[in-house]
Amino acid sequence: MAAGRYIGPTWVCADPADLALTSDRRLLNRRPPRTTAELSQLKIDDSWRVLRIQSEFVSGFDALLHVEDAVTVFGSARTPLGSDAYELGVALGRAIGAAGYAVVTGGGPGSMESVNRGARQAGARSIGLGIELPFEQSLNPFIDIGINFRYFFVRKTMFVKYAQAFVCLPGGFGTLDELFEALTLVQTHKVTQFPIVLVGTDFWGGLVEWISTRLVGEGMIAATDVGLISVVDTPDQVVAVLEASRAARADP
Ligand SMILES: CC(C)=CCNc1ncnc2c1ncn2[C@@H]1O[C@H](COP(=O)(O)O)[C@@H](O)[C@H]1O
Repeated sequence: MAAGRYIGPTWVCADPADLALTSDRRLLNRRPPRTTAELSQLKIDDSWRVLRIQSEFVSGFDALLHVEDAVTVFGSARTPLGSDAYELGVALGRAIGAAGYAVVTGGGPGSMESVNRGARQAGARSIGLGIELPFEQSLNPFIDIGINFRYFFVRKTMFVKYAQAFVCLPGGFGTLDELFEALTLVQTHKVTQFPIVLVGTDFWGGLVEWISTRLVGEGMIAATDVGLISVVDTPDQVVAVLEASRAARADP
């Protein structure tokens, strides 16, 4: 990060021996207390944990306060530099940035980095919301506002709160998790006027087909829910979906 702002748990990088014990893992890997002393200690630890979670929300809200129109892009952390998929991410970040949006990613390597790189090339605000992981990793170098979160759920709130749309490049579990979180929020009207765009008909086609046949066929979702997803192939097509949604928001 050249001239950006960076906030986050600095101690993560301070002691490599601590890296395996991420905050999420400390929160979720519960071992029932066996003694009274352990129980007392757990009460204290969990109380402080609540305050750390609160402070992470406050830091995130403060850092992103001035972000207006923004689009969050998800995608694989493993996309190799120079691959077609990486170049697609660069072109996508550039196109979204050129259309006047700030671009938000998970701040990591692969497709996240490619999209931040493209946003930077377009002169758009390039934002990375990273996550503390059990191996050393820093935010990619194409970020103007960078936050490294301790807790996945706090970071997820920021992805949605500050974006007007989600775009998914091909990816693995992380990308699917983010996609289905967004779909559930839109389906349950927690967020409205919120396009969800999948880039790559070849990659996503099988999943969308399964959703349309199996989930609709078995009554797990309504047929209209399939319409929450747009599947496209090019950055221009992504921008067209974003612009249609922006126009609908301006003239509801
Ligand atoms: C090489 C490697 C595994 C690095 C992991 N480093 C990461 N840094 C930041 N966000 C991440 C990382 N891994 C997964 N994510 C989150 O999950 C998504 C990618 O996960 P996946 O590679 O599709 O499943 C991203 O959109 C991001 O929000």
